[in-house]
Amino acid sequence: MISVFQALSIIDQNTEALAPVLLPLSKLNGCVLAEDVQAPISLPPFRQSAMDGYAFKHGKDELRLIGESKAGDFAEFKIGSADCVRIFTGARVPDQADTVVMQEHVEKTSSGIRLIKTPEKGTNVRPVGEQIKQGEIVLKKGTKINAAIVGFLAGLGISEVLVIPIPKIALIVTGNELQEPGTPLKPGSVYESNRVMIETALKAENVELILSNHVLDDKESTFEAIRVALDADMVLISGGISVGDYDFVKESLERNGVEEKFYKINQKPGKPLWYGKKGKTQVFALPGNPASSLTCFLIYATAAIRKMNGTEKIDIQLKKGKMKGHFVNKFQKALFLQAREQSGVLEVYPKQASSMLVSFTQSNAFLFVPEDVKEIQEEDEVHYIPFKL
Ligand SMILES: Nc1nc2c(c(=O)[nH]1)N[C@H]1C(S)=C(S)[C@@H](COP(=O)(O)OP(=O)(O)OC[C@H]3O[C@@H](n4cnc5c(N)ncnc54)[C@H](O)[C@@H]3O)O[C@H]1N2
Ligand code: MOO
Repeated sequence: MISVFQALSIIDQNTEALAPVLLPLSKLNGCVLAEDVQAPISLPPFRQSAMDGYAFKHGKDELRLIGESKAGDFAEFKIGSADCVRIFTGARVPDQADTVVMQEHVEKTSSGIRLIKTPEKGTNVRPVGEQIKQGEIVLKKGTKINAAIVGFLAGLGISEVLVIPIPKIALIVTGNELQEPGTPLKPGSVYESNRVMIETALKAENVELILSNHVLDDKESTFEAIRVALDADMVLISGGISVGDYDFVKESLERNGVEEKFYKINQKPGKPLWYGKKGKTQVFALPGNPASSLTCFLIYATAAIRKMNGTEKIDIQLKKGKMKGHFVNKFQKALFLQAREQSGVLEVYPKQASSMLVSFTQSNAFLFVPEDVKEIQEEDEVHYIPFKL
């Protein structure tokens, strides 16, 4: 059996950022820029008025009104030292004007206006390129695109950019015993929890869920569900990966030509994690026990997703904290214990079995116990991995 760190390293070696594609603005949210973006124009592209008011050549206070410039206009005026032009916010300031006075600071006269509060020269005129100059690098490769960035790109007149696309994920849960919540439980059945749990956890990641299915424990259904799912960038399967007579996932993956990269990690929960690849598609067959499924998802699958997104190298960030209480590792395995971290102090919850989610509901971190650590005493230094659910 391989160790946690060997497993992470194998996943790292087998994961690349997805190939860049040119996408329109409406499809960019969450994608990562695959190249630097240069401004094709300056912003603002022309001298712009910041206020509704009057544009004039700074000097005199008594001004004759000779025309109007509203947003979208581009007319030129011959502005004398005692002239002004009515102007509105966002409109082009005529070349000969150097200042805009807001309309609240003037009084009207029969021929134009009188300034009652004289602005300093240059006031309310946004110079060309005040925000961004043409040719400047405005966004760096690796930037994650959000609403503000989409708006900014649109403002620069850019309609499409080269990005690392969002990984497409397919999810399959297996098991005859699984029953959807909301109906009285049949004898021998359990309520299905992993599908909605992994779907929910996926929402915190930068992915698109393209398929989410439940299959029964039979060879052909499992084979067929996996065949269809392999169109995704990543396939997540829950359950059916152990050694029982009705665990068909491993053989169905092999029949589908998915190459095994590892099977089983010396850890608890989540020992029988299976990881493989077909072409560029990665497959994580997560153990069906709910806490095992979620642990393997949070530690391994999310690491691969983030690297596919082009943002992070795979590496678990172990933080240092202090133990509250006492713990004995009876298993000679690495343990991911569900714990509550507060100000660097880690409290481990008592119910840690892989079939149980009760402690997960209270947790915000895994206390990581290496396989060679047998006992942890109160106040001992420990390592933990925070998570957000
Ligand atoms: N002889 C051995 N038996 C088992 C071993 C082993 O090494 N030798 N490993 C154990 C470990 S560790 C784990 S973890 C489980 C993993 O089993 P599977 O991945 O095949 O999962 P299933 O058998 O399908 O289910 C296990 C358990 O979890 C419940 N389950 C499954 N899916 C869901 C779901 N979507 N929602 C709620 N609950 C689910 C299922 O009912 C079972 O109780 O194997 C051990 N066995
Ligand atoms: O590895 Mo299994 O997840 O302990 O029950």
